Amino acid sequence: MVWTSRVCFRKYGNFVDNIRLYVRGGSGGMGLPRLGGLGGNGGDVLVVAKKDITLKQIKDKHPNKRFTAGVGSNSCIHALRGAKGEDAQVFAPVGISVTTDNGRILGELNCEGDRLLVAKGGHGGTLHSGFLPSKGQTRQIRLDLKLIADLGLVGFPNAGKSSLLTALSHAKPRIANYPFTTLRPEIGKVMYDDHKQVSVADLPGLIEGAHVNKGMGHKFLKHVERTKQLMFVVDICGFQLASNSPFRSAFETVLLLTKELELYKEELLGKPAILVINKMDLPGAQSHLRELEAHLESQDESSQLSPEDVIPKSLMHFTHIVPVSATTGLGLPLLKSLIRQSLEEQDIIETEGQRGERLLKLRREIPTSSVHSWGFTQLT
Ligand SMILES: Nc1nc2c(ncn2[C@@H]2O[C@H](COP(=O)(O)OP(=O)(O)OP(=O)(O)O)[C@@H](O)[C@H]2O)c(=O)[nH]1
Ligand SMILES: [Mg+2]
Repeated sequence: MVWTSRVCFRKYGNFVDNIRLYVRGGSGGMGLPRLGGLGGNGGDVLVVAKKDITLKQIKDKHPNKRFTAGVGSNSCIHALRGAKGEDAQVFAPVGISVTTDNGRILGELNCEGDRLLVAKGGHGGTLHSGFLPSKGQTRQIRLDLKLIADLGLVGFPNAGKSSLLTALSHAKPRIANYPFTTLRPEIGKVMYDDHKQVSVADLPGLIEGAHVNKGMGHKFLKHVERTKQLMFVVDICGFQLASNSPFRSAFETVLLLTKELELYKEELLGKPAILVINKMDLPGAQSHLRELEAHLESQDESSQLSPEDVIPKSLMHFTHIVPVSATTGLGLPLLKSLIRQSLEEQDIIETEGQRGERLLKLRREIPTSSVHSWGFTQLT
């Protein structure tokens, strides 16, 4: 069943994964020259990582997006040392990077409770400053939610990405029989018997025309830029967003996903990818599978026979093609081991590549003349 509504699209478009804030540290308090009293320092502004917080909540709760810390108290006869101003805390989700407006990285918050000072309070008045206080630091900062996962799930809505993640890991994403159930990227961990973990990012469904901002557009695809590998998930029975939109077969959905990735960033097609063919428990799945396999074997020719609007410029080459059923568990143990194998193979290739590069660099750094003279010395 395909269900879609305006509400659904509105929610989908509302997902916030970066936000710009104005932060200002509090000013210091006045010193008391007569008695040598020290003004209190201004409060600081800190970003604190907290679970279950979203950037959208920050936006809704603080529509003007300004955070100002308290001013330090003036020194007075009763309290010669003025109290420090109150700190302002910005509670933000775990996994954000904080940058200044011009892109300088201030830090990252990767664990719950991590704190980052983003605007320092001014100094209270002291003898050195003629008992005059200074102002707090003022800046614009940007909080950017980043997901770093080994694998990114890419698929049309309703293909069963979240179901697959649930079946493979302990994650509990929302699953429902309508498109756009997943509205924001989420990470699950696939655990192996030897305690090895592989992180998988469940992403919102991608739809045809995402590059012209249909659905949620391409904005969440930045998360797959940071994953090591991709996992395409397709429904063996194909996909149709609404009754008035074209029906796409499983093979066409593979082409369309490739095309949307290509339109977002061509380099993404260079990432190793696994193709997961889901819902193999449905009636007629076996015959659809045979058809899909035949198309995949001759991707070049088959794609040329497909409707023109689904054909990408380049084709995706999958390291493994695995038919599964997230519901019955069919093919999942094999998929789990192939995921690991594929990541390990990539690690080996990358390590060898890095070693090769280092060797090449070393060779370039040793001038040829010194090699000759060394050779000469050896000979004499
Ligand atoms: N028969 C069958 N149904 C499945 C299978 N996997 C998922 N489903 C159903 O397909 C529907 C969509 O599943 P989801 O996991 O929410 O799909 P999704 O790809 O995460 O969807 P979005 O988050 O909207 O992109 C749900 O009703 C699931 O129960 C499967 O292997 N077989
Ligand atoms: Mg989902």
